[in-house]
Order: sequence, then structure tokens, then C-alpha cells
Amino acid sequence: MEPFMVAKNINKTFVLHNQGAASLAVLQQQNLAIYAGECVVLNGSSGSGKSSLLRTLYGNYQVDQGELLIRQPAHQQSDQTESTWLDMATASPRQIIKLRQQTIGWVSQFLRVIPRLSALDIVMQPQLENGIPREQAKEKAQHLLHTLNVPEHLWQLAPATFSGGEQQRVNIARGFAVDYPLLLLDEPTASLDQHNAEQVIMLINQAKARGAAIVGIFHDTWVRDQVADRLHHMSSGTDLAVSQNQTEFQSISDRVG
Ligand SMILES: Nc1ncnc2c1ncn2[C@@H]1O[C@H](COP(=O)(O)OP(=O)(O)OP(=O)(O)O)[C@@H](O)[C@H]1O
Repeated sequence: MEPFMVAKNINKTFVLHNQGAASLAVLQQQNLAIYAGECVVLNGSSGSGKSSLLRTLYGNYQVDQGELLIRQPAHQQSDQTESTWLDMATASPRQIIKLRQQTIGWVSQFLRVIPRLSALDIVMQPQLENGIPREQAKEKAQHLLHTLNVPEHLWQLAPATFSGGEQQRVNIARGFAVDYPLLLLDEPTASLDQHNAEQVIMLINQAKARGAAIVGIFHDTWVRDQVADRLHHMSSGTDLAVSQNQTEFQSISDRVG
């Protein structure tokens, strides 16, 4: 089976231009392969670059070196009969925006509040952008808000005044509303109580069961132990799947469209 995403020899150094051009080599020779139906958890000490790697996989940071290959299923491309590979390291902003709409979901612990938009609308929005009919989108949004224990009397209100945990749960509902093939989770359970964290674990396991590839950061070890299929150790930067399959990954690199 081919991976859904392959990061090869990723390097990223931040240069702080307003601080004497100090440079911080944050990602060095990171190799990672992510397969459909599994959850890879980024593991390493504070400051080891977990968030930076996750943001890089979302296309937030331009890498200095390396490839970030993501599989483009044939059914998403009108002129292709086989899946092709797109290198996010060299992709255009337009291609990244399309990937974020259809392929890569992002769930952080903080909701970017959109003024005047109700919680229900916030959860429906990414579905509507993907052409899902309004009634179907509403039903799924309601189901997710219910699953995540967001009280029904809040659904029609804008989340600006919600508690931190309520905002976080609206954000998680939004992230899981579309069946993205790849989900990036940045500490989604960070400030949730145990019951709500268990609901998130259930959503993650359901996403894996439908074939989603997941990369996440989880500081709670009990959450990590329930969702992780593999750990990616930031210090070594090497994922066993990549080191064992060098030839296969070279052939994927050769097929970048
Ligand atoms: N945008 C940025 N500009 C400059 N330096 C950054 C930037 N983002 C992260 N860093 C630096 O990169 C290093 C890694 O940070 P990162 O947040 O990726 O680590 P982390 O492993 O997620 O840490 P934690 O577990 O504490 O959240 C830190 O030293 C941080 O200061």
C-alpha cells in the first residue's frame, strides 16, 4: 500500500530578521510517511519542533530543503486515471488553498472566531464549501456539536463569548465535519475534561476507521496511548516506514506531477 503523504529530508530554519538575523534550525532531516487509516503522533520534548512540523505539513511554512509529497487521488482530477503526487514544498498558493479545502483538515486547540457567525454555521461552513447540501451539512454539524456536548442553546450564538472549552469543542466539530483524507491535530484535547477528551478519541478512531490518515500532537499520554498507531520521534527525525522503504519512496519522488 502506498502512503498518503511522505515528508522526505525536511529542513526548516527560522531567521529572526528583527533580532539580529538570529537563526533557529528547528527541523533537521525529518522523514515521515503517513498511511490511510493510521494515526502518527509527533513525540519529543518541548521546543523539539512538533508544532513546526505539523504547520509545515499544512503548508504554513515554506521548507528550506526536502519534499512534502501528498497523494492526489485520481477521482479528484478530471484528467487522471491514476493517483499522482503533488510536492507541497513547491506548490502554488492556489494549490495549497485547494488542498486545505478538500484534502487536509486542521484542528488546533483554539477557535479562530469569525465575528457574527453562529457555532452551527462555523461547523457547517467547510462542508458547504465542499458542495455538501445545506440540510445534510446542518444535520452533521448538529450531530457533532451534540457528540461534543456543546449545549443546544448555544448553537445559534457566535462563539466569541463561549468558554475556552466550548470554543475548543466547536473547533473540533468544524475540523471533523468534512471527511478529509488527512487530518492534522494540534493538541485537540489540551483543555478538555476527561469525558469530552473521550469523545474526541472516539471521533479520531472513527476517522481512522473510514481511512483517514492522521498526524497529531497529544501531551496527555493516556490520550496518545489510545489513538497512536506509531510515534514519530522528533529527535531522530526518522520514521521506520521511510527508512525501511527507501526505494519505494524514491519511486514516489520520481512520479511527482
Ligand atoms: N514562527 C516562528 N519563528 C521563529 N521561531 C519559531 C517559530 N515557530 C517556532 N519557533 C521556534 O522553534 C522551536 C520549536 O518550536 P515548536 O513550537 O515547533 O516546538 P514544540 O515541540 O511544538 O514545543 P511545545 O511542546 O512546547 O509546544 C522553538 O524554539 C520556537 O521558539
